[in-house]
Amino acid sequence: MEKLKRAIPESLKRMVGESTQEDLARTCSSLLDFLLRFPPFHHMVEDLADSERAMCGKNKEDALKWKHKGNQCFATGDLGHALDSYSQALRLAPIDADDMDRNLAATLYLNRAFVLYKMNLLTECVRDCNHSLQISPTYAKAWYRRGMANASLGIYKDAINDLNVAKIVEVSSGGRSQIESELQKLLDQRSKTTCLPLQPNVNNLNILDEPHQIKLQCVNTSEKARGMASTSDISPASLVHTEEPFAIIISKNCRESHCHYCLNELPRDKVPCTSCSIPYYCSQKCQQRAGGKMFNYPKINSIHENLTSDLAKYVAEITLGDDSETDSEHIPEHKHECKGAHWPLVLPSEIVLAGRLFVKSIMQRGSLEIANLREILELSHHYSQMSPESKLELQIYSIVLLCCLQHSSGFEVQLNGFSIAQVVILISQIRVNSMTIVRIKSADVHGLNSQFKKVSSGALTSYVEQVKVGQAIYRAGSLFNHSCQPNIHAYFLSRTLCIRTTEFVAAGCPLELSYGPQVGQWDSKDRNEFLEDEYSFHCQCNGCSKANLSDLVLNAFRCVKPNCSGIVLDCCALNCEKHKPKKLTHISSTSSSEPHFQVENFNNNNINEVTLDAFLNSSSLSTTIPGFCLKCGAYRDLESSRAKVNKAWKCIRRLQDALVSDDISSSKLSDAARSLDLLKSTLHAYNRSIAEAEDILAQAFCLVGDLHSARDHCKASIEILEKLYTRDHIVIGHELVKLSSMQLALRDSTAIDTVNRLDKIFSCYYGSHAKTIFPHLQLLQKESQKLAL
Ligand SMILES: C[S@@+](CC[C@H](N)C(=O)[O-])C[C@H]1O[C@@H](n2cnc3c(N)ncnc32)[C@H](O)[C@@H]1O
Repeated sequence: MEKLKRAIPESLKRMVGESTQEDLARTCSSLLDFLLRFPPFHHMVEDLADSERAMCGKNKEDALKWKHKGNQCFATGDLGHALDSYSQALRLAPIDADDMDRNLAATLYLNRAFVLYKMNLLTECVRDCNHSLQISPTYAKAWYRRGMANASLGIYKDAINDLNVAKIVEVSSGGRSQIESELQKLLDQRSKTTCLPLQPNVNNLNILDEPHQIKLQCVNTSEKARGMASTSDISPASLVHTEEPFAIIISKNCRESHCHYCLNELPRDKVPCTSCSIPYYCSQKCQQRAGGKMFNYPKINSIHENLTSDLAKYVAEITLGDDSETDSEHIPEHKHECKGAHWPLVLPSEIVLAGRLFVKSIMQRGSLEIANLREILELSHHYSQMSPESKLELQIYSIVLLCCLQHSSGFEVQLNGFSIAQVVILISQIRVNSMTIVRIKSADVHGLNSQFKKVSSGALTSYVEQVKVGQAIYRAGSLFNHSCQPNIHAYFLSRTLCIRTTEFVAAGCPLELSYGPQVGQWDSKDRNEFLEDEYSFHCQCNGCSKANLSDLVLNAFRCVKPNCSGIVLDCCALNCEKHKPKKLTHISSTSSSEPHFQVENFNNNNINEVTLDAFLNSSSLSTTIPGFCLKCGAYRDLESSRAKVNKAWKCIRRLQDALVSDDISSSKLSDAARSLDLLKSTLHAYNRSIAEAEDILAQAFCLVGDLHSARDHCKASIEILEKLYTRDHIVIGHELVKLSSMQLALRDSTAIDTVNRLDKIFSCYYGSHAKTIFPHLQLLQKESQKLAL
């Protein structure tokens, strides 16, 4: 990419850098002309897209090497590596070529099934046997293994059926007599035991169990263009919107750990794509939804002749796979990518996502003619405002993507100025409209060690972390505007977007979510820099246009007078407030139909605690000088105060580093505790950095086993965050997870209230999905109930 960029003549670069949406087709056409005459460009495209050089196709030799490695690991009892090696072999094994290839894939599935059986992962073992049998329905060993796994699961009826089929398809008499004896044992066992049902597959659960009849409408606003608003009053925690993605892509860092279709964590019996070596799926259903039905099931007539009609039906159910979910409307999003070329692996995720959007838009229209994609998708973009470098990069990537699609998509893709301009607009739309799909990762009893380690008392603490697993375009979801003080919350169940209100929303009010930064987390300057960099807009939300307590105190110093609760702002913080278009004096005229009414009320009452109203009056603000208390006017020397804060933070960072390297000493702890006191004597009591320092100390005390001190620091941190956010904000919920686990470990009965409180917060943000999204909640509830007894 850098080489291509460097080779482009300055005049062309300038032309591309200055391009707007209107002249995009012309500039793209000029860039294409240049690149087509530049040999390294052709080399790059061939390398990425040529099926002759494909590096992500199936490769039998490599599959055999991994199989051999799997066998060796299995022989030495290293089941974990045996499992991984067989999975890698399956990823590379051709499946649909000739019988020998089929045999290899069927054997690999069976080998992996045996490892799973040894690991007591019986349901996974049965599923791998199913895969093996779908490829090779007369594979006696696979029927036998399936029977043994079903027997261990207590599903005797299936186990007996499996062994009966195994007996019929087994060719050796020795094998048959072994099956006979197992069958006899099973028949005896069945008479003594009742059957257990199979565990339901998580993907089959009806995840949207809540009705939501709330009607939303798309409204036009002067400052934010289109947006979503409610047509009636909506109570807190209401599910207001659910939607499947128009296009989706997994994050690069999750390719080995999460299903490339539903983005849930991969099970141990992950399923590879049948045509290329890139994706893994959690189930055959996800594989088929992503790649289409790419595998021709073998005919099984030969064994049917020897089976009773009931057994023949049983065999057909298992060996014909499950195609029921792939409806005709569904367009498999991975299909055009799996010709073995490695561009889907190498190009940035958003470019591959643009390829998916492009192919789907064309296929939905059923025409090869490239229409105006901006109009088809109806998504906003900010191409014209992008930097010249971004525009150049976008145009080059669009040309590369179209060249790759020409090789892979299976239909003729036009390559000209107009088609490239369409892709440029698509990528620009993705930048503004795509949502990051996250999963909550919470520590359970087994996962705790990585973050806080087991403390000497044997107690464990918990934490919550968000993992970015993918990026997607939701067409209606894209109409929700951003607010730094949002009133709705978005989360994901598999690929489904769910949006829920987090507070009461009056009829007609805009419903706005946070694209990232929120009031309480960053100051308005940092929030706006983020939004401009990532989404190319200057935020017009209430948090950024009106005074609020959080923005005032977040980075503030304390007043030098011991009894004054006023704030002292530096030049930067003061400028942020000066640039807010509506000052405190205007807030009193806020009508109740304005969004976030309650949040403002809450904050405004508290603003009086730290400043005089007069200071936020526009004329007083313009004359306010940094360093003076906004309540009593006392002066603080900001230069020496900053030096003190920096010194204190050096010490606290040393403790933070020691947390990572597990090298906490009592001197580092006491130095950090003294530094925290210094911060408290210099910074305002609600300054966010005190909360951060308290949290670091809480983690450190936890690690050394002093849970009493850990709990006190954790509480102190939460008290500050409650001032910066609201008391029932999800951020407070995450902190309460930590606090409650410390209280539980101390057998402190206040844990019951803490767990109740965090349950209330999670229920508001996730409704009935709270326990699915955050299973750790149940564990905390169980522990707190024990304490109540
Ligand atoms: C995902 S779209 C939302 C829908 C968009 N308003 C539309 O008309 O299509 C994001 C774009 O909406 C606008 N927008 C969203 N929230 C905004 C805010 N708080 N302030 C200003 N513009 C905003 C910006 O132009 C942003 O790039």
